[in-house]
Amino acid sequence: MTAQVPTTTVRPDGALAVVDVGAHTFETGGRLPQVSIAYETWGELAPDGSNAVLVLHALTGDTHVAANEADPEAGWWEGLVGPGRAVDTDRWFVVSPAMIGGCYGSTGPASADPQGRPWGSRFPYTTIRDSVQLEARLADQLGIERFHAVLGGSMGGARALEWAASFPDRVAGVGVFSCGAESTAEQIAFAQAQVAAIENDPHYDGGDYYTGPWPEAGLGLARRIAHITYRTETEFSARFGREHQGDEDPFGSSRRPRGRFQVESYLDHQARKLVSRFDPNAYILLTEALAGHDVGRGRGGAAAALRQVTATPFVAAVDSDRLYHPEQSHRLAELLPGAGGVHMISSPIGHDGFLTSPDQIAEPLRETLRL
Ligand SMILES: CC(=O)SCCNC(=O)CCNC(=O)[C@H](O)C(C)(C)COP(=O)(O)OP(=O)(O)OC[C@H]1O[C@@H](n2cnc3c(N)ncnc32)[C@H](O)[C@@H]1OP(=O)(O)O
Ligand SMILES: N[C@@H](CCO)C(=O)O
Repeated sequence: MTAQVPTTTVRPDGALAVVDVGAHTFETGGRLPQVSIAYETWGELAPDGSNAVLVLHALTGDTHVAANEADPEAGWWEGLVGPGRAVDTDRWFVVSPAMIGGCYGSTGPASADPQGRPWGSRFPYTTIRDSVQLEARLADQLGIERFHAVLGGSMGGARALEWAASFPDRVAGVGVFSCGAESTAEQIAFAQAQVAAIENDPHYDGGDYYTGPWPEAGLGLARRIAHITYRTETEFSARFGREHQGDEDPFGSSRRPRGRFQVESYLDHQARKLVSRFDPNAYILLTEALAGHDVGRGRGGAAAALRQVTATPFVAAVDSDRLYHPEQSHRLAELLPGAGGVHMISSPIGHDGFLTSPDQIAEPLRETLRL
């Protein structure tokens, strides 16, 4: 990736709609003169606007929750969203926006400033609350006064929870998967290590690398760190054990590079995959936004903030999640009025289970959507 100034690294099929939501002053004080929010939709909005469901993506996710006419490729929550699914697109009008600061169509650090230069290092520190404020403006433009439900997992769960706390009158139901009331010290620590991996890449250039080589090694390292936290020791042992990759032999030579274990090859692959689809600056911005997640900040703490939530809650977690521990979801459910417990996904793979096995909790979610 060299000498190229993309406004976005968005899917190339043109399936996205993009709206101008105006200028934005960020929570921490930065300002952009104009922000665009990209989104996809499924189903039809009822004339009274009462059937809208907002679905919010995780850290490296995009707007493509499910297949649609414009883009028939399967989406990241295909098991939950679609015709006849728990979030039935024959009934609900589903809206899925790309988060501000990312690289899937909404304004992000690779977007051009009014002079045509990428924002790069000048893109403001972004919070989950910034994301929610801008999504509310998108809702205004779509004629949606109140969402029947706002749902999301991981960073999407943080955004959903912020929606319920920031706009109680605009959210009837809230679904928070694999995310607690605030990011924990350990989650912040893992995030910092990932950010440091990118910032220490010699090509990072303070974030203004768009006309030269990109800090791909740093982004790849960040993804390796993250991906380990998204999975489990149990899965890695069962899937890879100490097997060698193909005919590579870790002990075959005293010289580097040495042959790899299978799990090393797997991580190299995960790193390459993300590098091919993500902007390192966007990775930093979204990672720091999630690390900063705290629904109780400025609201007297999590308990006080969550007491004010009026939306019907649906809290879900993965039993083997070692990053967003199920205990955090239990605590969230205790604090959210009416939650009545956690819907548990049973999976050996850890955090990513909310993406790979959401169908396990489809029925209770369908029920909750009946409110
Ligand atoms: C292109 C886009 O727009 S993606 C946008 C949407 N993305 C998101 O929402 C992000 C969330 N999604 C994810 O994080 C992931 O897709 C998940 C968690 C849902 C699933 O993870 P995956 O990486 O697809 O699954 P898994 O861990 O089984 O890995 C499979 C991959 O590892 C590769 N692999 C397996 N073993 C090895 C090995 N020993 N060496 C090298 N590669 C290996 C497989 O070939 C496969 O490659 P492929 O993805 O290129 O086909
Ligand atoms: N694998 C997911 C996990 C983050 O919650 C992602 O890349 O977005």
